[in-house]
Amino acid sequence: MNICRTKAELKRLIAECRKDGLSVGFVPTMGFLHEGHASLLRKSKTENDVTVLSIFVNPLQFGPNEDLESYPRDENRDIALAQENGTDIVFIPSVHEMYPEKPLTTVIVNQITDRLCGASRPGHFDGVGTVVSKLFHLVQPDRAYFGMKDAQQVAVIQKMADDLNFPVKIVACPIVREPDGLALSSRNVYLSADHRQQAVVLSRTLQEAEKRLADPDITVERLLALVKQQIGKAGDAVIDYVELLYYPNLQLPEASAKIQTLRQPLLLALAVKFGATRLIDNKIFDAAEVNEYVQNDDEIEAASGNRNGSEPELCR
Ligand SMILES: Nc1ncnc2c1ncn2[C@@H]1O[C@H](COP(=O)(O)OP(=O)(O)OP(=O)(O)O)[C@@H](O)[C@H]1O
Ligand SMILES: CC(C)(CO)[C@@H](O)C(=O)[O-]
Ligand code: BAL
Repeated sequence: MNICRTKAELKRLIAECRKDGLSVGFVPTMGFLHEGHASLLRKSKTENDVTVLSIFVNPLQFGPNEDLESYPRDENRDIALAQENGTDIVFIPSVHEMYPEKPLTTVIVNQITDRLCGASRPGHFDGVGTVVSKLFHLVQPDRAYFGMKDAQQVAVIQKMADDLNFPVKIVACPIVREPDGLALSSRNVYLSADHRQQAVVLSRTLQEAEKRLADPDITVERLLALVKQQIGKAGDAVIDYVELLYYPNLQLPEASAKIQTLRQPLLLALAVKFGATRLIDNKIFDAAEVNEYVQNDDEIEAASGNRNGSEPELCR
């Protein structure tokens, strides 16, 4: 496994891969790796000759009062996990290497960033779009792997790639969870033992919400009220947002609409704070459609004309 810290070294390694006609899969992360990241690396390894991992805590996507300084870091452990999961190249740049000067260019994806984390974390997706653009230019991946835990991020990156003609296939991968359902996240490490237990309410509530959809009369506003009520039962949970939106365009359905009458897929997304720790989780409703992406890959690719302008590929 090659570990590189400079753009020049990364470019040299990528040029070698290209010269040899090797396909490149890319997994961008902020490090403090866990099994969710490992699942992306393994997926890339099955689909590409070479897998590149980046580890970079990107200051541009953090707000002034967010956890940039305290964001968990453990480079040695990350390198070991990368190696165990078949990574070929790890790119670990410094902030100065990525931003030698204050950038005057920002990649802004409008509209689908108006809600959810885009609203709660102003400027966050400008930072994500900008750094992912830079990384795509450096790595020139054939495929790039993102987790559906950050469902809005997947939609934003897919739209950016379509709008700016990045020649990359965006592969959206399923959320990896702890045995009790909590979505893996680097930030889980911040949770006290008590909050860790309470945080199970997120995945449980999403599961219960899915069951509620069996009721043909349940409306958007009723479902959201039930979800908020359920989360509120966890003593210290403070809701940032609970929203049901069309996916991936992230538009709002009518609050009074019966959910069974709505076009799908729909995204039920949550952001909840336990003390200072903000966690996100979500569920896509319309498993049938999600499975179709997986099972009829060739048909969908053919039908959507190499997928440009369409949904990200959703993988198992
Ligand atoms: N539980 C998970 N299952 C699948 N993918 C995940 C999971 N957690 C993170 N990822 C994906 O890994 C990539 C890198 O994410 P990141 O490094 O921010 O990790 P994270 O655990 O989401 O951290 P944070 O606590 O900051 O949200 C993203 O595409 C993200 O969606
Ligand atoms: C995609 C990403 C690595 C960009 O910094 C980050 O937003 C993340 O880890 O999801
Ligand atoms: N996975 C999202 C990165 C962030 O919270 O900034």
